[in-house]
Amino acid sequence: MHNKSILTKDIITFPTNRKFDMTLLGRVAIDFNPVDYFQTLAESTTFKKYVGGSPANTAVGLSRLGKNVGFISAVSKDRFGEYVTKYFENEGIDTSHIMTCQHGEKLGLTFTEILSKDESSILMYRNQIADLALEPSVVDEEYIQNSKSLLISGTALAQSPSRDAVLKAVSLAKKNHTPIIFDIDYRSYNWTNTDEIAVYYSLVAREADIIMGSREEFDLTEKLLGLDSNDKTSADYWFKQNAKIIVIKHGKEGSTAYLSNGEDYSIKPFPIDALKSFGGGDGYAAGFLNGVLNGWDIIECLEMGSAEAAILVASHGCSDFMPHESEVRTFIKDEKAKYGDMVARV
Ligand SMILES: Nc1ncnc2c1ncn2[C@@H]1O[C@H](COP(=O)(O)OP(=O)(O)O)[C@@H](O)[C@H]1O
Ligand SMILES: O=C(O)C[C@@H](O)[C@H](O)C(=O)COP(=O)(O)O
Repeated sequence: MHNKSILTKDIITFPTNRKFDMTLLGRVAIDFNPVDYFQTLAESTTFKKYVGGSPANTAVGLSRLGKNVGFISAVSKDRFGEYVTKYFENEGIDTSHIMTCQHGEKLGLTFTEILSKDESSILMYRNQIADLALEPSVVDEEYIQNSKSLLISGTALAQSPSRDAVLKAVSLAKKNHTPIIFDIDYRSYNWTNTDEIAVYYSLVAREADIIMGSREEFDLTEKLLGLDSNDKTSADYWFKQNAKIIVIKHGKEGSTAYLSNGEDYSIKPFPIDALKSFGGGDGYAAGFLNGVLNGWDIIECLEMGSAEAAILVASHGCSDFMPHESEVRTFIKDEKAKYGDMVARV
Protein backbone atom coordinates (compact mmCIF):
# COMPACT_ATOMS: atom_id res chain seq x y z
CA MET A 1 0.00 0.00 0.00
CA HIS A 2 1.30 3.44 -0.91
CA ASN A 3 0.80 6.15 1.68
CA LYS A 4 1.51 8.77 -0.90
CA SER A 5 0.03 9.17 -4.31
CA ILE A 6 0.78 11.22 -7.40
CA LEU A 7 -1.09 13.54 -9.68
CA THR A 8 -1.42 12.05 -13.16
CA LYS A 9 -0.78 15.52 -14.62
CA ASP A 10 2.81 15.09 -13.39
CA ILE A 11 3.05 11.93 -15.54
CA ILE A 12 1.10 12.84 -18.69
CA THR A 13 -0.24 16.14 -20.00
CA PHE A 14 -2.75 16.88 -22.73
CA PRO A 15 -2.88 19.84 -25.09
CA THR A 16 -5.27 22.62 -24.08
CA ASN A 17 -7.63 24.72 -26.20
CA ARG A 18 -8.86 21.85 -28.34
CA LYS A 19 -12.57 21.20 -28.92
CA PHE A 20 -12.68 17.50 -28.04
CA ASP A 21 -11.32 16.02 -24.83
CA MET A 22 -11.06 12.67 -26.57
CA THR A 23 -11.74 11.24 -30.00
CA LEU A 24 -12.25 7.48 -30.09
CA LEU A 25 -11.67 5.35 -33.17
CA GLY A 26 -13.44 1.99 -33.33
CA ARG A 27 -16.75 0.21 -33.52
CA VAL A 28 -20.21 1.32 -32.60
CA ALA A 29 -22.51 -1.70 -32.68
CA ILE A 30 -25.56 -3.20 -31.00
CA ASP A 31 -25.83 -5.47 -27.94
CA PHE A 32 -28.85 -7.72 -27.47
CA ASN A 33 -28.91 -8.71 -23.81
CA PRO A 34 -31.35 -11.38 -22.59
CA VAL A 35 -34.25 -10.15 -20.49
CA ASP A 36 -34.88 -13.75 -19.38
CA TYR A 37 -31.28 -14.23 -18.21
CA PHE A 38 -29.69 -16.95 -16.02
CA GLN A 39 -30.21 -19.51 -18.75
CA THR A 40 -28.38 -20.29 -21.99
CA LEU A 41 -28.56 -18.21 -25.14
CA ALA A 42 -30.35 -21.16 -26.74
CA GLU A 43 -33.07 -20.94 -24.09
CA SER A 44 -33.48 -17.15 -23.90
CA THR A 45 -36.34 -15.79 -25.98
CA THR A 46 -36.39 -12.07 -25.22
CA PHE A 47 -33.57 -9.58 -25.72
CA LYS A 48 -33.22 -5.87 -24.99
CA LYS A 49 -31.40 -3.77 -27.56
CA TYR A 50 -28.63 -1.38 -26.50
CA VAL A 51 -25.99 0.59 -28.34
CA GLY A 52 -22.77 -1.40 -27.86
CA GLY A 53 -19.20 -1.85 -28.98
CA SER A 54 -16.52 -1.33 -26.39
CA PRO A 55 -15.26 2.07 -27.67
CA ALA A 56 -18.85 3.27 -28.13
CA ASN A 57 -19.67 2.35 -24.53
CA THR A 58 -16.54 4.16 -23.35
CA ALA A 59 -17.48 7.21 -25.44
CA VAL A 60 -20.93 7.34 -23.81
CA GLY A 61 -19.31 6.95 -20.38
CA LEU A 62 -16.90 9.84 -21.00
CA SER A 63 -19.64 12.06 -22.38
CA ARG A 64 -21.81 11.44 -19.30
CA LEU A 65 -18.82 12.35 -17.14
CA GLY A 66 -18.82 15.73 -18.85
CA LYS A 67 -16.23 15.22 -21.55
CA ASN A 68 -16.56 16.52 -25.10
CA VAL A 69 -16.22 13.41 -27.23
CA GLY A 70 -15.51 12.82 -30.92
CA PHE A 71 -15.84 9.45 -32.66
CA ILE A 72 -14.42 7.99 -35.89
CA SER A 73 -16.27 4.98 -37.26
CA ALA A 74 -18.36 3.47 -40.04
CA VAL A 75 -21.98 2.31 -39.74
CA SER A 76 -24.48 0.48 -41.94
CA LYS A 77 -26.80 2.34 -44.29
CA ASP A 78 -29.98 1.11 -42.62
CA ARG A 79 -32.16 1.53 -39.54
CA PHE A 80 -29.49 0.10 -37.21
CA GLY A 81 -26.94 2.58 -38.53
CA GLU A 82 -29.47 5.37 -37.96
CA TYR A 83 -30.24 4.10 -34.46
CA VAL A 84 -26.66 4.16 -33.19
CA THR A 85 -25.89 7.53 -34.81
CA LYS A 86 -29.02 9.10 -33.28
CA TYR A 87 -28.15 7.61 -29.89
CA PHE A 88 -24.70 9.24 -30.04
CA GLU A 89 -26.28 12.58 -31.03
CA ASN A 90 -28.62 12.39 -28.04
CA GLU A 91 -25.63 11.66 -25.81
CA GLY A 92 -23.81 14.75 -27.15
CA ILE A 93 -21.12 12.72 -29.00
CA ASP A 94 -19.92 14.26 -32.27
CA THR A 95 -20.99 12.14 -35.26
CA SER A 96 -19.43 14.23 -38.05
CA HIS A 97 -16.75 11.56 -38.65
CA ILE A 98 -19.01 8.52 -38.70
CA MET A 99 -19.23 7.37 -42.32
CA THR A 100 -22.18 5.48 -43.75
CA CYS A 101 -21.18 2.35 -45.69
CA GLN A 102 -22.47 2.14 -49.26
CA HIS A 103 -21.92 -1.51 -50.18
CA GLY A 104 -24.29 -3.41 -47.92
CA GLU A 105 -21.92 -3.72 -44.93
CA LYS A 106 -23.79 -4.51 -41.72
CA LEU A 107 -23.54 -3.12 -38.20
CA GLY A 108 -22.01 -5.52 -35.66
CA LEU A 109 -24.53 -7.39 -33.50
CA THR A 110 -23.62 -8.96 -30.16
CA PHE A 111 -25.94 -11.43 -28.46
CA THR A 112 -24.96 -11.92 -24.86
CA GLU A 113 -25.49 -14.86 -22.55
CA ILE A 114 -25.82 -14.17 -18.83
CA LEU A 115 -25.69 -17.66 -17.29
CA SER A 116 -25.01 -16.52 -13.76
CA LYS A 117 -23.65 -13.38 -12.14
CA ASP A 118 -20.08 -14.42 -12.87
CA GLU A 119 -20.53 -16.50 -16.02
CA SER A 120 -21.29 -14.48 -19.14
CA SER A 121 -20.28 -14.90 -22.75
CA ILE A 122 -20.85 -13.00 -25.94
CA LEU A 123 -21.65 -14.11 -29.47
CA MET A 124 -20.71 -11.55 -32.09
CA TYR A 125 -22.06 -11.28 -35.63
CA ARG A 126 -19.29 -9.51 -37.53
CA ASN A 127 -19.37 -10.77 -41.12
CA GLN A 128 -19.38 -8.11 -43.86
CA ILE A 129 -18.84 -5.74 -40.98
CA ALA A 130 -19.39 -1.97 -41.27
CA ASP A 131 -16.85 -0.74 -38.71
CA LEU A 132 -13.91 -2.45 -40.45
CA ALA A 133 -14.92 -0.76 -43.72
CA LEU A 134 -13.86 2.58 -42.21
CA GLU A 135 -11.94 4.43 -44.91
CA PRO A 136 -8.71 6.35 -44.15
CA SER A 137 -10.20 9.42 -45.88
CA VAL A 138 -12.62 9.80 -42.92
CA VAL A 139 -9.63 10.50 -40.67
CA ASP A 140 -8.74 14.13 -41.29
CA GLU A 141 -5.93 16.06 -39.70
CA GLU A 142 -8.15 18.89 -38.47
CA TYR A 143 -10.23 16.46 -36.38
CA ILE A 144 -7.09 15.07 -34.72
CA GLN A 145 -5.78 18.63 -34.22
CA ASN A 146 -9.06 19.45 -32.48
CA SER A 147 -8.71 16.52 -30.04
CA LYS A 148 -6.79 16.56 -26.76
CA SER A 149 -6.39 12.77 -26.95
CA LEU A 150 -7.03 9.89 -29.37
CA LEU A 151 -8.22 6.45 -28.25
CA ILE A 152 -7.61 3.53 -30.60
CA SER A 153 -9.60 0.33 -30.11
CA GLY A 154 -7.40 -2.64 -31.04
CA THR A 155 -10.25 -4.35 -32.88
CA ALA A 156 -10.15 -1.58 -35.50
CA LEU A 157 -6.75 -3.03 -36.54
CA ALA A 158 -8.20 -6.40 -37.53
CA GLN A 159 -8.63 -5.61 -41.23
CA SER A 160 -8.04 -2.96 -43.85
CA PRO A 161 -9.31 -0.40 -44.68
CA SER A 162 -10.04 0.23 -40.96
CA ARG A 163 -6.45 -0.82 -40.14
CA ASP A 164 -5.14 1.83 -42.55
CA ALA A 165 -7.45 4.42 -40.99
CA VAL A 166 -5.97 3.61 -37.55
CA LEU A 167 -2.40 3.91 -38.80
CA LYS A 168 -3.23 7.22 -40.46
CA ALA A 169 -4.84 8.51 -37.23
CA VAL A 170 -1.78 7.43 -35.22
CA SER A 171 0.59 9.23 -37.62
CA LEU A 172 -1.48 12.41 -37.48
CA ALA A 173 -1.73 12.20 -33.69
CA LYS A 174 2.07 11.98 -33.44
CA LYS A 175 2.48 14.93 -35.80
CA ASN A 176 0.01 17.04 -33.80
CA HIS A 177 1.21 16.02 -30.30
CA THR A 178 -2.11 14.35 -29.50
CA PRO A 179 -1.52 11.68 -26.82
CA ILE A 180 -2.62 8.21 -27.92
CA ILE A 181 -4.51 5.77 -25.71
CA PHE A 182 -4.42 2.18 -26.91
CA ASP A 183 -7.25 0.06 -25.54
CA ILE A 184 -6.12 -3.37 -26.74
CA ASP A 185 -9.77 -4.54 -26.78
CA TYR A 186 -9.10 -8.00 -28.21
CA ARG A 187 -12.01 -9.79 -29.89
CA SER A 188 -11.09 -12.97 -31.75
CA TYR A 189 -13.56 -12.33 -34.59
CA ASN A 190 -12.07 -10.90 -37.82
CA TRP A 191 -8.44 -11.74 -36.96
CA THR A 192 -6.77 -14.52 -38.96
CA ASN A 193 -3.73 -15.45 -36.82
CA THR A 194 -1.83 -14.42 -33.70
CA ASP A 195 1.28 -13.18 -35.59
CA GLU A 196 -0.91 -10.69 -37.43
CA ILE A 197 -2.42 -9.55 -34.11
CA ALA A 198 1.01 -9.08 -32.54
CA VAL A 199 2.40 -7.18 -35.55
CA TYR A 200 -0.38 -4.58 -35.58
CA TYR A 201 -1.00 -4.37 -31.83
CA SER A 202 2.69 -3.79 -31.13
CA LEU A 203 2.89 -1.19 -33.91
CA VAL A 204 0.26 0.96 -32.17
CA ALA A 205 1.37 0.07 -28.63
CA ARG A 206 4.85 1.43 -29.23
CA GLU A 207 3.40 4.82 -30.20
CA ALA A 208 0.87 4.92 -27.34
CA ASP A 209 1.09 7.15 -24.25
CA ILE A 210 -1.40 4.99 -22.30
CA ILE A 211 -1.98 1.27 -22.90
CA MET A 212 -4.87 -0.57 -21.26
CA GLY A 213 -5.61 -4.28 -21.38
CA SER A 214 -5.80 -7.62 -19.63
CA ARG A 215 -2.78 -9.93 -19.14
CA GLU A 216 -3.99 -12.02 -22.10
CA GLU A 217 -4.19 -8.90 -24.27
CA PHE A 218 -0.64 -7.82 -23.35
CA ASP A 219 0.56 -11.36 -24.12
CA LEU A 220 -0.99 -11.16 -27.59
CA THR A 221 0.65 -7.76 -28.17
CA GLU A 222 4.05 -9.01 -27.01
CA LYS A 223 4.02 -12.39 -28.80
CA LEU A 224 6.80 -11.52 -31.25
CA LEU A 225 8.96 -9.72 -28.68
CA GLY A 226 9.95 -12.70 -26.55
CA LEU A 227 9.01 -10.99 -23.26
CA ASP A 228 8.04 -13.16 -20.31
CA SER A 229 4.36 -12.95 -19.39
CA ASN A 230 4.76 -10.60 -16.45
CA ASP A 231 3.09 -7.26 -15.73
CA LYS A 232 6.27 -5.49 -14.59
CA THR A 233 8.21 -6.72 -17.65
CA SER A 234 5.44 -5.43 -19.92
CA ALA A 235 5.35 -2.05 -18.22
CA ASP A 236 9.14 -1.64 -18.35
CA TYR A 237 9.23 -2.57 -22.03
CA TRP A 238 6.49 -0.13 -23.09
CA PHE A 239 7.96 2.67 -20.96
CA LYS A 240 11.13 2.31 -23.05
CA GLN A 241 8.97 2.97 -26.13
CA ASN A 242 6.57 5.88 -25.55
CA ALA A 243 4.22 4.90 -22.72
CA LYS A 244 3.61 6.98 -19.58
CA ILE A 245 0.85 4.83 -18.03
CA ILE A 246 0.23 1.09 -18.43
CA VAL A 247 -2.98 -0.36 -16.97
CA ILE A 248 -3.19 -4.13 -16.63
CA LYS A 249 -6.59 -5.55 -15.64
CA HIS A 250 -7.09 -8.87 -13.85
CA GLY A 251 -10.89 -9.16 -13.77
CA LYS A 252 -12.21 -9.78 -10.26
CA GLU A 253 -8.66 -9.67 -8.88
CA GLY A 254 -8.49 -5.93 -9.67
CA SER A 255 -6.01 -3.95 -11.71
CA THR A 256 -2.71 -2.08 -11.54
CA ALA A 257 -1.56 1.20 -13.10
CA TYR A 258 2.19 1.32 -13.75
CA LEU A 259 3.61 4.83 -14.11
CA SER A 260 6.68 5.88 -16.07
CA ASN A 261 8.27 7.28 -12.87
CA GLY A 262 8.64 3.66 -11.69
CA GLU A 263 5.70 3.67 -9.26
CA ASP A 264 2.68 1.41 -9.47
CA TYR A 265 -0.73 1.60 -7.86
CA SER A 266 -3.32 -1.16 -7.59
CA ILE A 267 -7.04 -1.17 -6.99
CA LYS A 268 -9.48 -3.92 -6.00
CA PRO A 269 -13.03 -4.21 -7.33
CA PHE A 270 -15.68 -2.60 -5.14
CA PRO A 271 -17.94 -5.26 -3.59
CA ILE A 272 -21.14 -5.37 -5.61
CA ASP A 273 -23.92 -7.80 -6.37
CA ALA A 274 -22.93 -8.35 -10.03
CA LEU A 275 -25.51 -9.31 -12.64
CA LYS A 276 -23.11 -10.08 -15.48
CA SER A 277 -19.36 -10.19 -16.05
CA PHE A 278 -19.02 -8.01 -19.18
CA GLY A 279 -19.12 -4.23 -19.44
CA GLY A 280 -16.73 -3.67 -16.52
CA GLY A 281 -13.82 -2.87 -18.83
CA ASP A 282 -15.70 -0.11 -20.63
CA GLY A 283 -16.92 1.49 -17.40
CA TYR A 284 -13.40 1.25 -16.02
CA ALA A 285 -11.95 2.93 -19.13
CA ALA A 286 -14.42 5.83 -18.95
CA GLY A 287 -13.93 6.43 -15.21
CA PHE A 288 -10.15 6.05 -15.25
CA LEU A 289 -9.51 8.08 -18.41
CA ASN A 290 -11.79 10.90 -17.30
CA GLY A 291 -9.64 11.21 -14.19
CA VAL A 292 -6.39 11.16 -16.17
CA LEU A 293 -7.72 13.82 -18.58
CA ASN A 294 -8.46 15.93 -15.48
CA GLY A 295 -4.93 15.30 -14.14
CA TRP A 296 -6.34 13.81 -10.92
CA ASP A 297 -4.46 11.84 -8.30
CA ILE A 298 -3.80 8.32 -9.65
CA ILE A 299 -5.67 6.70 -6.74
CA GLU A 300 -8.73 8.80 -7.48
CA CYS A 301 -8.55 7.81 -11.18
CA LEU A 302 -8.35 4.13 -10.22
CA GLU A 303 -11.20 4.41 -7.71
CA MET A 304 -13.41 6.12 -10.27
CA GLY A 305 -12.56 3.43 -12.85
CA SER A 306 -13.17 0.57 -10.44
CA ALA A 307 -16.41 2.12 -9.14
CA GLU A 308 -17.75 2.73 -12.63
CA ALA A 309 -16.82 -0.86 -13.58
CA ALA A 310 -18.72 -2.18 -10.54
CA ILE A 311 -21.79 -0.13 -11.47
CA LEU A 312 -21.62 -1.60 -14.98
CA VAL A 313 -21.32 -5.27 -13.99
CA ALA A 314 -24.35 -4.77 -11.73
CA SER A 315 -26.39 -3.39 -14.67
CA HIS A 316 -28.33 -5.10 -17.44
CA GLY A 317 -26.57 -3.27 -20.26
CA CYS A 318 -23.50 -1.15 -20.92
CA SER A 319 -24.03 2.20 -22.72
CA ASP A 320 -27.40 3.02 -21.12
CA PHE A 321 -26.05 2.47 -17.62
CA MET A 322 -22.93 4.64 -17.81
CA PRO A 323 -23.18 6.90 -14.73
CA HIS A 324 -22.73 10.63 -14.26
CA GLU A 325 -19.91 11.78 -11.98
CA SER A 326 -22.23 12.47 -9.03
CA GLU A 327 -23.57 8.89 -9.22
CA VAL A 328 -20.04 7.44 -9.17
CA ARG A 329 -19.09 9.62 -6.20
CA THR A 330 -22.26 8.63 -4.32
CA PHE A 331 -21.51 4.97 -5.06
CA ILE A 332 -17.95 5.30 -3.67
CA LYS A 333 -19.19 7.17 -0.58
CA ASP A 334 -21.83 4.51 0.14
CA GLU A 335 -19.33 1.67 -0.35
CA LYS A 336 -16.85 3.35 2.01
CA ALA A 337 -19.60 3.89 4.58
CA LYS A 338 -20.48 0.17 4.34
CA TYR A 339 -17.04 -1.43 4.01
CA GLY A 340 -14.52 1.15 5.26
CA ASP A 341 -12.34 3.80 3.62
CA MET A 342 -9.82 1.28 2.31
CA VAL A 343 -12.46 -0.90 0.61
CA ALA A 344 -10.84 -0.78 -2.85
CA ARG A 345 -7.26 0.02 -1.86
CA VAL A 346 -4.55 -2.62 -2.05
N1 LIG B 1 -17.73 -9.02 -10.04
C1 LIG B 1 -17.20 -7.80 -10.07
N2 LIG B 1 -17.48 -6.91 -9.10
C2 LIG B 1 -16.99 -5.65 -9.12
N3 LIG B 1 -16.19 -5.19 -10.09
C3 LIG B 1 -15.87 -6.03 -11.10
C4 LIG B 1 -16.34 -7.38 -11.14
N4 LIG B 1 -15.85 -7.96 -12.28
C5 LIG B 1 -15.08 -7.02 -12.89
N5 LIG B 1 -15.08 -5.87 -12.20
C6 LIG B 1 -14.38 -4.62 -12.51
O1 LIG B 1 -14.29 -4.47 -13.92
C7 LIG B 1 -12.93 -4.24 -14.27
C8 LIG B 1 -12.69 -4.76 -15.66
O2 LIG B 1 -12.95 -6.13 -15.67
P1 LIG B 1 -12.12 -7.12 -16.62
O3 LIG B 1 -12.86 -8.41 -16.63
O4 LIG B 1 -10.71 -7.15 -16.19
O5 LIG B 1 -12.14 -6.37 -18.01
P2 LIG B 1 -13.07 -6.56 -19.29
O6 LIG B 1 -14.48 -6.25 -18.87
O7 LIG B 1 -12.50 -5.55 -20.25
O8 LIG B 1 -12.88 -7.97 -19.75
C9 LIG B 1 -12.12 -4.90 -13.18
O9 LIG B 1 -10.82 -4.35 -13.08
C10 LIG B 1 -12.97 -4.62 -11.95
O10 LIG B 1 -12.68 -3.32 -11.45
O1 LIG C 1 -17.50 -4.66 -27.41
C1 LIG C 1 -18.50 -5.08 -28.00
O2 LIG C 1 -18.63 -5.03 -29.23
C2 LIG C 1 -19.60 -5.65 -27.15
C3 LIG C 1 -19.85 -4.81 -25.95
O3 LIG C 1 -20.82 -3.83 -26.21
C4 LIG C 1 -20.26 -5.78 -24.87
O4 LIG C 1 -21.31 -5.46 -24.19
C5 LIG C 1 -19.08 -6.13 -24.05
O5 LIG C 1 -18.61 -7.22 -24.23
C6 LIG C 1 -18.46 -5.17 -23.13
O6 LIG C 1 -17.10 -5.47 -23.02
P1 LIG C 1 -16.14 -5.30 -21.75
O7 LIG C 1 -16.41 -3.99 -21.08
O8 LIG C 1 -14.77 -5.34 -22.33
O9 LIG C 1 -16.40 -6.45 -20.80
